[in-house]
Amino acid sequence: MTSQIPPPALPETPTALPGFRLWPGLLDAAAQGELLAQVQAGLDAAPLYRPTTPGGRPFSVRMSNFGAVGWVSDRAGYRYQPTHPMTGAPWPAIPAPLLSLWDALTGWPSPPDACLVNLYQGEAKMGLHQDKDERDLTAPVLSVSLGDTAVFRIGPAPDETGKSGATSTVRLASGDVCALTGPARLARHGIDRLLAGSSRLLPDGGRINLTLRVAG
Ligand SMILES: O=C(O)CCC(=O)C(=O)O
Ligand SMILES: [Fe+2]
Repeated sequence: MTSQIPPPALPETPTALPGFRLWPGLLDAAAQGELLAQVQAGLDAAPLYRPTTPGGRPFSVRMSNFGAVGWVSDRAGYRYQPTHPMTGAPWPAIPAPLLSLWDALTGWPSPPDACLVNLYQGEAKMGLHQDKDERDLTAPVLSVSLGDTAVFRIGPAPDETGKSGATSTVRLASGDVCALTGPARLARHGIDRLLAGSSRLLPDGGRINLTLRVAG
């Protein structure tokens, strides 16, 4: 009989919001560098671009996607689509290390089919919102941070009366991973700002966030 060696514990940190899961420093420097190289190769094929809101305002964040479908926004609204809006080409494949992370951390029975890539530089931020353009809003959302630390704001999903609770902030540093699951799947969240110069991972500074979702 072989003895069962338990897998090494993942450094999950408890949070105040049930369903908001956080693994600070999950990716070490080598894993961050390897993932960044794969992300950069994908971005060569699917260049970052600046989308506009349905109201016509440009995002401060630049975006691209990997996977069967990608999240896009323009005058026609928010949606997932199989091609890059500027090049018309299919999105590149989701990097393998991200698929492994999804399996190890979420235990969700199907893989993500969408990976949004957000690049924050300078004053870029993202307003409070809910992720709700996916077909199955019970599938988790898994998010990986690379580069400068971000001030991530999060609060509970609005209740049945539409009232939303207080938000608080968490710093997301390079290599941190977090997830919106269960009761926090529809949590309101956004990025207040970056702590500029807090990481030297990205050659031009700033922060890349990779968000894995089951969209379709
Ligand atoms: O950059 C982040 O950490 C959050 C991004 C986000 O919430 C989104 O793209 O929906
Ligand atoms: Fe989001």
